[in-house]
Amino acid sequence: MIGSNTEKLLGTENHRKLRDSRVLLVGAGGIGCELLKNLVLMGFGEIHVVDLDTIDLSNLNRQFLFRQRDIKQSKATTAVKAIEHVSNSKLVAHQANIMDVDNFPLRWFDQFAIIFNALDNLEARRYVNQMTQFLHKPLLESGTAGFDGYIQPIIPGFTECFDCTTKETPKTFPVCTIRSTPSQLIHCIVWAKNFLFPQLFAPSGSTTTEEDLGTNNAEEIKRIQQETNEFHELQEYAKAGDETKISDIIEKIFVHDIEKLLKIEELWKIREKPTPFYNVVVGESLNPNLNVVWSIQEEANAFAHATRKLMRRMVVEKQIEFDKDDTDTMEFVSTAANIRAHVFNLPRKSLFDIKQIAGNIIPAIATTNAVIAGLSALASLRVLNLIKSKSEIKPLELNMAFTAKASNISSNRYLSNPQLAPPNPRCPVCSIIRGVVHIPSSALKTTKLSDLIESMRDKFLYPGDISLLDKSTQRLLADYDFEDLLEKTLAEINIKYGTILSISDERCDEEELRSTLDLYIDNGGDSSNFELPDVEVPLYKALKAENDEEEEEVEENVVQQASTTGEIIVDQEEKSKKRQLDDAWEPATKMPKIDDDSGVILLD
Ligand SMILES: Nc1ncnc2c1ncn2[C@@H]1O[C@H](COP(=O)(O)OP(=O)(O)OP(=O)(O)O)[C@@H](O)[C@H]1O
Ligand SMILES: [Zn+2]
Repeated sequence: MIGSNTEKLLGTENHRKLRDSRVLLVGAGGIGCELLKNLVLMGFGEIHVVDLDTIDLSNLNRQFLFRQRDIKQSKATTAVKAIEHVSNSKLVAHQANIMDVDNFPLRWFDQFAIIFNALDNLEARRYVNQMTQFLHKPLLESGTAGFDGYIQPIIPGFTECFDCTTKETPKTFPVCTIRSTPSQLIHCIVWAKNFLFPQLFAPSGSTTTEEDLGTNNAEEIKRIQQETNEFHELQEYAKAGDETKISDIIEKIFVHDIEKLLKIEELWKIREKPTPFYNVVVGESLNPNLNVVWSIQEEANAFAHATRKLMRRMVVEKQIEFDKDDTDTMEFVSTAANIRAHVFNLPRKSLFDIKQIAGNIIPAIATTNAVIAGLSALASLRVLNLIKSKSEIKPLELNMAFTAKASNISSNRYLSNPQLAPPNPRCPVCSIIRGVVHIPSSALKTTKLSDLIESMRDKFLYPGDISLLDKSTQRLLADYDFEDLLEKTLAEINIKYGTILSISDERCDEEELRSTLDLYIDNGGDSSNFELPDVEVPLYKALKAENDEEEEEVEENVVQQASTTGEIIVDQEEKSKKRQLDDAWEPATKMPKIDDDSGVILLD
């Protein structure tokens, strides 16, 4: 019987708590399928699964809850159906984006004892992290990439949050490197995938503004813009499916455009000059082996072949998106990149290798997902204090885990599991004081922005000089010289449920400033008005530094002082702010209860 072993391991009392707990799993992909199976086997009372996506053929090798017949079906629903018949847990599937506030307002998250992230992108991870910070809800963050993986329990207010450390974002290149002076094959691949392909086959594609170009060379800027304009003609050929123009396309992009580039002498003073791809005669022979580097003639043949097929499709489809698994688009991008690499005297690669790069493919390893999902499930028992005969575990006694390869800290250990660190006092997310504004929908239509600001001033003791930002859209709503919106109602300026407002003290010459406060706008409150949260917004010492060096020194002093006074000094956008940890601490209204002093999580 599922769960009966867990009872022996946890003891009757803890097992009952586990059975009474409702948990949320976000993502039913590689880690999510494994984790759902684990959570069901452990016997959590109720498990909600959220995933926005449908099942793809390529998921089947590692997402064991899915079968061929499930392709195109909802991941969340299918995962639940696949395991329902062996489950003692109540399972609820949601096919939706976790960031959709209409489906999942902040208070919806509050029903869960713990939230498991099994996601694959920074945006959604950051979003859930933020929601758990508002609610002081434990979060079990996890991720894998190839053989690497990690789990990180996050106990808001007590341990580092997801954003306490900076995360690597996808690499970008200056436009001029991509459009004029590639020096690596990757630049040619980006050009083929992000510029050439959309120019020809997705005509609503990008336009380039001067600021994005990454160059001041007027001649080069003019050439790049002219080149973009000339592509409109080629687009027309593509749209009309005019196959007789394929040699003109080759001539334009690999000969004429290169000749124009060569005329900008400035560019070639420190670089090797490209050689236009003259006298190309396209033939029929194609190399079927995708794992070898083709001859340049084979590349040209395959480029013409792929272009022909895409042109035929354009007549029907009108617009084609690049997809690494769409053979025609992949062959086009790979051959275009390799011919450009040949022109710029750069080493070429096989179509298979270029597919890995163009599709950002890091192979997903089922075993890594299983290890990480197992650790995530185990860690949740420690986070929720359900381990038998263990004294209560405080947040900073909990462990994270990551593969040594990911961390580079040890060459002969696969897994490291250090204890969690306290919140980073400079974290842009968890160092901010937060609260929830409850407002009935009728009041959104009648409350003026000035009313809300006035109430915030009264309640949180902000001065006259403040700025108010809509964090969800990065809009400035009000500050000392922007008052245009004050007389508008909240609905008129598009403040709605799920909007996060951020109010800051903007006084210049004060020694002490009021901390920044983030407010989540949520449904509720009495029938006619809004209710501001009962949070205390402390003052912090405004530190002025003459130069960076001095600022560093001042901050160091303050952080040291913090450890003796129990205050945390945070640096937000070059200002230092202080707060009492407990001021920001509001225990969740439902389970789990977290002991205010120790942060220990106690299930009822
Ligand atoms: N905002 C979101 N809301 C709900 N689910 C999300 C959101 N963002 C990502 N997901 C889901 O998280 C899961 C992550 O799983 P995984 O990393 O295995 O990705 P995958 O899309 O299944 O596989 P691959 O990307 O390797 O093809 C996916 O199923 C994805 O649909
Ligand atoms: Zn943080």
